[in-house]
This record gives sequence, structure tokens and C-alpha cells, in this order.
Amino acid sequence: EVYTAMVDLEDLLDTEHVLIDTVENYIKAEEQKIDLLKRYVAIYQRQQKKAREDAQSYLSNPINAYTLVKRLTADWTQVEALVNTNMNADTLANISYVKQNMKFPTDEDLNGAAVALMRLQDTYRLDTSSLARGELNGVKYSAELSAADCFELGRQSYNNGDYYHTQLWMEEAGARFKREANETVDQSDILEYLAFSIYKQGNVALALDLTNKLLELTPTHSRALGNKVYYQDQLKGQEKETVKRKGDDESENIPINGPNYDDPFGKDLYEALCRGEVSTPVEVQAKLKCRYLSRDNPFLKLAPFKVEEAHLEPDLFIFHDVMSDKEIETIKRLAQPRFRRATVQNSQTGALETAQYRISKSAWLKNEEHKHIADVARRVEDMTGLSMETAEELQVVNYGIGGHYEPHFDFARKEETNAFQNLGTGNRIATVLFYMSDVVQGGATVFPMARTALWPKKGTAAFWFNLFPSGDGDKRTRHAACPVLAGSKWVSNKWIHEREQEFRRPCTTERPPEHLTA
Ligand SMILES: O=C(O)CCC(=O)C(=O)O
Ligand SMILES: [Fe+2]
Repeated sequence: EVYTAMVDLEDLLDTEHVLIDTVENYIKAEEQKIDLLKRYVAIYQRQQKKAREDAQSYLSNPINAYTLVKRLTADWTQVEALVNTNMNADTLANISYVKQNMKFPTDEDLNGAAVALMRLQDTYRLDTSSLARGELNGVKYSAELSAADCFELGRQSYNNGDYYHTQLWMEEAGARFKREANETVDQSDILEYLAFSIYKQGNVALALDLTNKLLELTPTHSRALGNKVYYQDQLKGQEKETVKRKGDDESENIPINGPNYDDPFGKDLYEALCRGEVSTPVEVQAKLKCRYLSRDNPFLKLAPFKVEEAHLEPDLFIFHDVMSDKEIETIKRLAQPRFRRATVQNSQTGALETAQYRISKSAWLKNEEHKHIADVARRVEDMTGLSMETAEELQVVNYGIGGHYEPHFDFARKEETNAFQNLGTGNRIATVLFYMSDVVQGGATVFPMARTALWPKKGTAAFWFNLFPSGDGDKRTRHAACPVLAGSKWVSNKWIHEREQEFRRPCTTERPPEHLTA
């Protein structure tokens, strides 16, 4: 699961470095061997030539007679031994040592990385050709993908049953194949995947065309021959259906749905917020303020918090400069060796499990572990005015390529099993989310119901109440971590619980409107 966080990818670079060295040494050894063999052969050839010019006189020379025998005995043994030396055994042993002792990605990782790329492509509406050129939103970050690279992405999508992306990437593989001087992939293979993914999406006629093209290239391709018959049969069936439905022409003009940014629970609004295309409504923005906060605390009087309102009802706050670079360094250093793939709670069974909708690595840090961790907890108390008595440990999170956390609530809903029950501290009343890195592109925290996106800035923190004073969950706090498009995203969470807040945030019996609670 190395693809889930950027820190693991850095280890992969080390692995690759050692492998490059190993293979370079192997090449050198093989080259030395070949050079030596060439020298032997040159000597043999020279003597052969001389002997052939006049065999009798050559052999009548006792020195020549002797060296011929010697060449075929002592010398030849060396040649044979040289041919027989196995450089690959050592090299293979080295490689398997690296695989066992260094971080090495699995096929599952490759699949995960491919899925992550598809997620980025969808969320940020990246077109396939630009991506293949190594561009993200017009910025060129990396080398181009070859036809074979595109083919592999298509193949991964195909194996996941994702025919939409199979088509996109096989088309790109085909386009690149035509432009590439040396072929990196087989054109028949591209056509076969392309035809089938197009068939799976319902375009049988095009699938048949492509299969015919494939058969022009490889007339004996047995699967293509089979598919051709199959597609032809399907088309005949479809014709009958069309005849049956003749006159029923309303069904032909089905309007294609445009993006729907009105549904706060829909994917369109979420993704538009991630792209920065939707911003906090102007009437809300007009009321937002920035202020200094010192909560009657003498220390804070000297250095009050700089608080910015990002949204009202639900209230979302940004605290500036609340975590120092030193603290961030400590937190990253302590968390890194403990990183595990982040889990989510199954709302039916209460069990913790990994899920595609939350991809990151995380670890928990206790206040006792380092002064900096305790300092941060103390600061959260000052920032929020809430007691840290029942707060959870600091959760540290790193998101890698395409790492994300789809829309969710931080609090446990009424119908959920087990959530926080065993803690005996009540529900998660509030969240403080520290940004411990800037993110090059993507990675916003978005609140679809508030139509608000918070962009990571190293050292700042977001703060909001998840619960109404009545203890009911505030539906409007539903939020998500958008996929990271470029860079690495580090955050840490402090989740504050209900118990011990009775005097700091008294609960009320007044209930909020039902449509706002969850
Ligand atoms: O990383 C983010 O921006 C949000 C993380 C989050 O919502 C969570 O961990 O609960
Ligand atoms: Fe969250």
C-alpha cells in the first residue's frame, strides 16, 4: 500500500537507486566477460586464418602444432568456463535481497496508483492527452508517458471493470503508438482492449469496426474472430429491437445532464469546490471578518490568535500561524515510522476497515511523547476555549498521489453502531484541523453545504463545531479532503469531545431545525 502516502514514495526512490546500481554492476561484469571472449576469439581467428592459408606448412612447425593443441585444451577450458560464468545468479540474489529488505511496490500498489490517477483525472477534469504529456492544469511536471505507459493505465482500468477510462487510455496509447519511432506496445493489443471497452459501454457498431481493423492487422487473431461473430450477432439483435420501437422517437432525444452544482450531497458540487470553481456565496462573504482573539488570557494578550471567518452558520474559522515549523518537524518525524493506512468505521458493524474513499496514511501521537505535542494540545484549548480533558490524541495524516477523504461527518450519527461509545466521552463536539504543509495543487478541505473550500497553508488551522449546543449533529459540517493533484499534503486533527465542556459550551434544550441535523 505504498501509494497511499508520499513518504513511502520517497523510500521507493531509494529502492530504485539500489536496483540501478545492481543492474549497472551486472552490465559491467557482462561487458567484461564479453570483452574477454572477444579477445580469445580474435586469437583463434588469427591462427585459423594462418593455418588455412597453408595447413601443411603451418602444422609442420612444431610450435604451431603445440599451440593448436594448447588452444583446444587449456585455453578452451578457460573460454568454456567464461561462457559458463553466471553473472545473473549474483545479480538475482542482490535483487531479491533488495525486494525483501527495502520498500518494494506490489501489483496492488500499481493498481492503486492507476486508480488514483483516474480519480485525479475525473475530479480535476484533466484531459488524457495533457496528462500523457506530463501536464497538470497546464503546468508541465514530468516526462511524457509512452504508448506502453498509456496502455498499462488502460489495462489497469480494464481489470477494475472501468471501461470508460480503459477507452480513454487505449485511445491515447493508439495515438502515441502512431507517433513513436520504436514500438513500445503491440497495436493489436490496443485495438482489442479498445474494442471490448467500447462494446461494454454499449457501442457495438464501433466495437465491430475496431475488431475488423484488428483483423486487418492480425487476420488469425482467434479472440478477435470470435468477438467479430459475437458483435455481429448483437447488432442483428439490436436491429430487431429498433424495429420493435419504431415510432417511439421521444426516447431518442434524451437530454444529457449538465453538471448540477445545486445538490450539496452530489458529486458535481463537491468536485467543483475541489477545482476552486465554486466559492463561498457573496452574501456570506460580505459578513465575514478577521479579528484578534485573546480570550482574557494574559499570554494571549501579548500574542493573540489571528482568526479569520471562512463561513457563518455553520461557523468555520481559520487560525493563522498556530503551528511552528519546529513543531511540524517534530510531529512529522514522530508520526512517520508509525504510519498505517487510514481506516474508517463501518457504520453497521462498528469495525475499523480500509476503504477507497479514504486514502492516506495516519498515526496517533500522545501528549506525553514530546513537549511539542503537549504544546499543540494546550494551544487548541486556548484557541477553542474547550477542555482537552476528553480530546483524542493528535492524529497525523499524510496524503500521497490522489490521496483524499470523500465527504463525511466527523461526528457519529445517531444510527451508527459503537461510534465513540467505548470512549465514554460523548460525541466529537468540535474539530481542529492543522495544515502542516502547503499543497502545490489540489487538496482543499471542502464543505459542500456551506459551498466553502479551505486551502491548505502550512501553520494554519481550521476549526468548527460539529454539534449544535443541543448535542445534535450539524449536517452542514459535512466535509471532504479533495484529492491531492500535485505535492504532498500533511495535516493533523485534534478531535474534541462533549464531556467536560458542560461549563465551557453549555448545552441547550433548544433544538435546531430538524433538516439541519444528522
Ligand atoms: O485533510 C483534510 O483536509 C480533512 C481531513 C478530515 O476531514 C478528517 O481527517 O476527518
Ligand atoms: Fe473530517
